[in-house]
Amino acid sequence: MTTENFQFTLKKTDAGARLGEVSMPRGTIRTPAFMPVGTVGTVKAMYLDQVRETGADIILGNTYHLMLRPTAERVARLGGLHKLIRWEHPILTDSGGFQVMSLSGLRKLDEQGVTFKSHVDGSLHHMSPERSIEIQGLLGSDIQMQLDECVALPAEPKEIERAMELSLRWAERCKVAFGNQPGKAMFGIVQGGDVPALRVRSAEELAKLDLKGYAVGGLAVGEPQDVMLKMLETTLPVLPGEKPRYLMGVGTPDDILKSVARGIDMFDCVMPTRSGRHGLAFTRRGKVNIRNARHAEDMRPLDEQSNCPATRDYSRAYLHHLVRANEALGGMLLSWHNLNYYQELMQGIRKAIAEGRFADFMAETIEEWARGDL
Ligand SMILES: Nc1nc2c(CCNCC3CCCC3)c3[nH]c(NCCc4ccccc4)nc3cc2c(=O)[nH]1
Repeated sequence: MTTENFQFTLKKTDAGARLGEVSMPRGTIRTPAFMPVGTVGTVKAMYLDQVRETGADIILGNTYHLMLRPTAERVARLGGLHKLIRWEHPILTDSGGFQVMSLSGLRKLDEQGVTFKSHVDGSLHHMSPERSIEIQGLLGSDIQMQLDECVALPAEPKEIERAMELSLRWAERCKVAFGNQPGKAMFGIVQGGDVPALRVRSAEELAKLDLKGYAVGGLAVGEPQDVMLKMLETTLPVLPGEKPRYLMGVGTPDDILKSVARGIDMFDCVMPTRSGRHGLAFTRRGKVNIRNARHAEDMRPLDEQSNCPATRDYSRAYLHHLVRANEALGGMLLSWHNLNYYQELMQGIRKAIAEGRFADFMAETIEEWARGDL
């Protein structure tokens, strides 16, 4: 069902886990949702028809890369990102700040925004909160993220506080710049590092802005899993329950299960595609490093029970050979398999919540991983 507005419906809760739907003009996102990362206008090594077939309702675009090449203005002239990459379902774009910190030679960060050198051609760029929202608008993004400052952990509490307060001021400027775009949304991003009091203040102030959704940022940046989960337990109760919550950059299947249990609705991570390209397969029995010699003559597929061709039809011996030979098809098949595995996990999570048995599903799934590969 398409709607002219952005609408989140909470359908069921099971302990802390939530089953929901985000309805937008371009389609509906079933939550809890995993959002594959499309970096430079493509989910690497995949056709977007395959990405859709695995069950993805939404993908991520990469503001930082696209603003440098082919530039947001060119994407707009070409009809927007959806038309250019042939993906007519929702697209979420990050604001680019995180990618600047991690990818480019950051030159300056001040009240106005970030100044950085392009890792493509060394040209100088300045990105303010307003420019980030303008770029995401030119791309045609359906869910746009505020510009924020994410601090790597461990960090001094004073530094974490400074970045959190800056991000709050940038959230207000992004809200003004975004204006009123029916059918689209701008999400705020909670910061505050591993300091509970700062997390609470960030979430409280963002909640006052009455945004359409809230991301939890500043995590999966080097902290142990238990610290990440503790920050979720601190932050989520302060956010409005009727709005979607998006945990940025997370994560492994184990991270996802434990974060769903605490009330997260949306996830994104490069893990399934990046590790697939490096020969790592996620399975119901844990991770399989297909480069390992033990697979060299194993004619079994990764999982004959799957409905995904990459998982059901290709032998481990062939995948082993392709990855060892560094053949493109190896990364293609493992990316396809891993994305399908992640979507099967999300489907299992949604079904378990619907049936009121999420706690059992989580325990059984984690236990099966621990049993190790067949
Ligand atoms: N704006 C913003 N973005 C963050 C991101 C990027 C999320 N993916 C964006 C996509 C859009 C385009 C590219 C990515 C994060 N990613 C991670 N961890 C990734 C950890 C990881 C690293 C490598 C492999 C696997 C996991 N923490 C994040 C925190 C923030 C944050 O506070 N603010």
